[in-house]
Amino acid sequence: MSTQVVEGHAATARPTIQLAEGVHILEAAHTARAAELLTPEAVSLLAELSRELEPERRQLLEARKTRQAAFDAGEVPKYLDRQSEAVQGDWKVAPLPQDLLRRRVEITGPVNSTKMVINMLSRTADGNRADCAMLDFEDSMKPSWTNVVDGVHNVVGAAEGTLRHVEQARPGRPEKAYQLDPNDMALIMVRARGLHLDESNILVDGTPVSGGLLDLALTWLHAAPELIERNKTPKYYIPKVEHYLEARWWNKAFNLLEAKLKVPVGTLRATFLIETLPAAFQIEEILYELREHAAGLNVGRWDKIFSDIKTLRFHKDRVMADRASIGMNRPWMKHYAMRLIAICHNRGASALGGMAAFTPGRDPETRQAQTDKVEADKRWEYAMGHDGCWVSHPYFIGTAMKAFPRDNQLDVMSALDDKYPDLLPQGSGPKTLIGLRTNVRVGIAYLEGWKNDIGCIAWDNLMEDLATLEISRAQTWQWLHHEVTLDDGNAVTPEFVGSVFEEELRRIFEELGPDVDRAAWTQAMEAARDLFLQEDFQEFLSLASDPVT
Ligand SMILES: CC(=O)SCCNC(=O)CCNC(=O)[C@H](O)C(C)(C)COP(=O)(O)OP(=O)(O)OC[C@H]1O[C@@H](n2cnc3c(N)ncnc32)[C@H](O)[C@@H]1OP(=O)(O)O
Ligand SMILES: O=CC(=O)O
Ligand SMILES: [Mg+2]
Repeated sequence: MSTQVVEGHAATARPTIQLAEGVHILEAAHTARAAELLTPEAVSLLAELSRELEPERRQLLEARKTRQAAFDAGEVPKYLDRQSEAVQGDWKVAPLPQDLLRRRVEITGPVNSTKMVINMLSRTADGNRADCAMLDFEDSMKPSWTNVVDGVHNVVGAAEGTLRHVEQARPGRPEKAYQLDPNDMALIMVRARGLHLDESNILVDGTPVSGGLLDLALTWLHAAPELIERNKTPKYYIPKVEHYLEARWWNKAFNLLEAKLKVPVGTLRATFLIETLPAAFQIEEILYELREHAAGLNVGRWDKIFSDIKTLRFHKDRVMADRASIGMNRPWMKHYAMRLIAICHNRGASALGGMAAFTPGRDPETRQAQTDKVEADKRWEYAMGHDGCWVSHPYFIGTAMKAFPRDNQLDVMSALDDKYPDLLPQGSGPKTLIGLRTNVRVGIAYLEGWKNDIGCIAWDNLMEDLATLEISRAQTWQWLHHEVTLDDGNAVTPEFVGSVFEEELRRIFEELGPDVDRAAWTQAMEAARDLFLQEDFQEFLSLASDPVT
């Protein structure tokens, strides 16, 4: 054992264990389950990826800061060179393999939950099954080490078809056993963590490895050979890119992974989320960088709304209206979806729709109302030309399937007259006390889950995850910064927001009844209030040290 000073965490030297020359793991993270994954081959791949790619990752993250400083000073994101090879060249992505030609419905969920992974991959009681399951290390999962390690094990068990789980009996519900049917499973897709996240439990030459590279490396080594053996494409999702040079960086990582297993370039196929405002201006450039590995692009609407607010947070003329009022029908959102579809289909890639973030609710009336909303959303996506869509809950698979009657719509070109439409968010729309209350309630409830290691919750009949929480946080910050007066006349000041936090906590106590753990919810409220009232805007919640513990 040795001690290691982690760059950027220099104040605390923490005991580590050496895994290989220059590669250390924090002692507390060296659990038996982690050790099973950190084989000599895996450690050597992590070291190789890190040494090859980490300096450039740091530069790319610095470049984000430089661009943000320009946006803060009044610039706005713009389209790039309209004469570049990416835009004018006659190129296509590598032909899509057979098992990427039908992705009508993709269900998503946190990869660390064995039960949910099995449910995502399996047929529902009413006989529906998604085409694909996106096993998520990003928006729906808190990236604690335990969750990451459990997540990798679940991907391996899913690839092998051996994953099992027993849920203990609890009041009103008997014990329930879960297992996969290897002959009837959705296709596996893995969403790795974004470029911004370190995995600070593993250090290469004293620096934390990239969380995304760790997710890729471990799932690739431990699960991809099994998939390749069964003639299945190893499929990944990559979130939150902001620039085509970041796509180039991920593409280099894919090449290194393929070289490690000595498989041809293009064995791994990735779908990138276009879910930041800067990336929406570079869709074609991003796809061009990925053309050997691209499966498609996805309209990640929730992080996109977060990024719209965050990127232009200082722009007084673009202060965003209530989050509930920002749908795909707002001009800049519709343009971004249509542009993505047009580019993908022109270049031979799939164009995936996004998440209708509803949960089914508990009573029949709510279930019908929620189903109607999902159906309307999915029909809209199909009409726009999307090849498939996301659902957050198995209950909606059948509804979404019906909205996507064809295997794909790769032959459909979107009806976009102008190749360079206006993609800048507009500030018009309601700014209401109900909107502020929604943001505050989401903050409290989400942090209550977060402190219990949960990254996705059902709340007020909506699915709330890291992306939607960030919208609520960024919107509150923006309204505070610009001293917005709400439509009902209330001025958004720290004191006013603080009082809304207190009121909403009281309301939550009433709603949850006498058994509610008041201390835990009060702690969550305080953490959320402190987070929402921070003066300096923090780039991502997930970059902060845990705000609760
Ligand atoms: C912005 C974005 O990035 S979107 C993508 C990221 N977000 C997501 O992936 C959201 C995933 N969804 C979820 O996590 C869940 O649906 C939640 C947390 C919102 C709600 O979960 P619950 O409160 O457990 O819902 P509910 O009680 O209705 O679940 C009923 C059953 O469906 C299962 N279930 C619910 N959602 C999912 C899911 N997404 N995948 C698999 N199973 C699911 C539950 O595990 C439960 O199973 P069981 O009957 O065997 O016990
Ligand atoms: O990741 C998806 C999103 O909408 O954010
Ligand atoms: Mg997202």
